[in-house]
Amino acid sequence: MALRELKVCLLGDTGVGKSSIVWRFVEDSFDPNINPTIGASFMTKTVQYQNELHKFLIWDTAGQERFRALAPMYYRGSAAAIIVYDITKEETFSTLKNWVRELRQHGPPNIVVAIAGNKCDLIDVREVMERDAKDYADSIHAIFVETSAKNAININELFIEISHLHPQRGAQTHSPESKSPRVAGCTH
Ligand SMILES: Nc1nc2c(ncn2[C@@H]2O[C@H](COP(=O)(O)OP(=O)(O)OP(=O)(O)O)[C@@H](O)[C@H]2O)c(=O)[nH]1
Repeated sequence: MALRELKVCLLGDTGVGKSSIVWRFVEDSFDPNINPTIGASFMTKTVQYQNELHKFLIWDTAGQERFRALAPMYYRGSAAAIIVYDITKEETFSTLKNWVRELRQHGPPNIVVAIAGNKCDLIDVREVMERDAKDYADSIHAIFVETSAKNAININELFIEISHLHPQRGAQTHSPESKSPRVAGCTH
């Protein structure tokens, strides 16, 4: 069976849930008292999709400002970047846009960008409208999904979408309309 390796990095403000998304994907667990990441952490997970094994090499970067300068070490050479914001904190969506700009300027040219609006279980205190985030993601040809690491919503789907759009196959065909499968909305 063919094995494909896919290097993925996570970027985004501190506290948006990057490590929690990785933990949910790799370990299928959630820790409400998880510590902020120092520097970066690395995890892998291998998943079988149809007749291929997909090995995700995941770099989870620290969102705290003091670690910002380290990020290029992780996004350079990545096939995909998951940029995470917190749907309950508008300012984390502004930070996400800064990451998109930085990736466009300094990241690998064919990097697949996925935007994850995390904490969609906290819909009552939402500050970022799903429609606005989706429109923005479409405008930059990024994957978009709202996730909840806490309630395991759209986490596996996020990584599946990325693996369908990895650069060797996805660079020419990547548009919001051309990808499959569709992920469901955030139901919690
Ligand atoms: N309600 C809710 N809380 C979440 C979710 N994901 C993460 N959290 C909480 O948000 C806080 C921050 O989560 P982290 O995963 O450490 O965030 P991070 O983006 O990795 O933070 P840094 O390591 O500082 O960059 C923790 O208290 C988590 O338990 C979610 O989907 N829903």
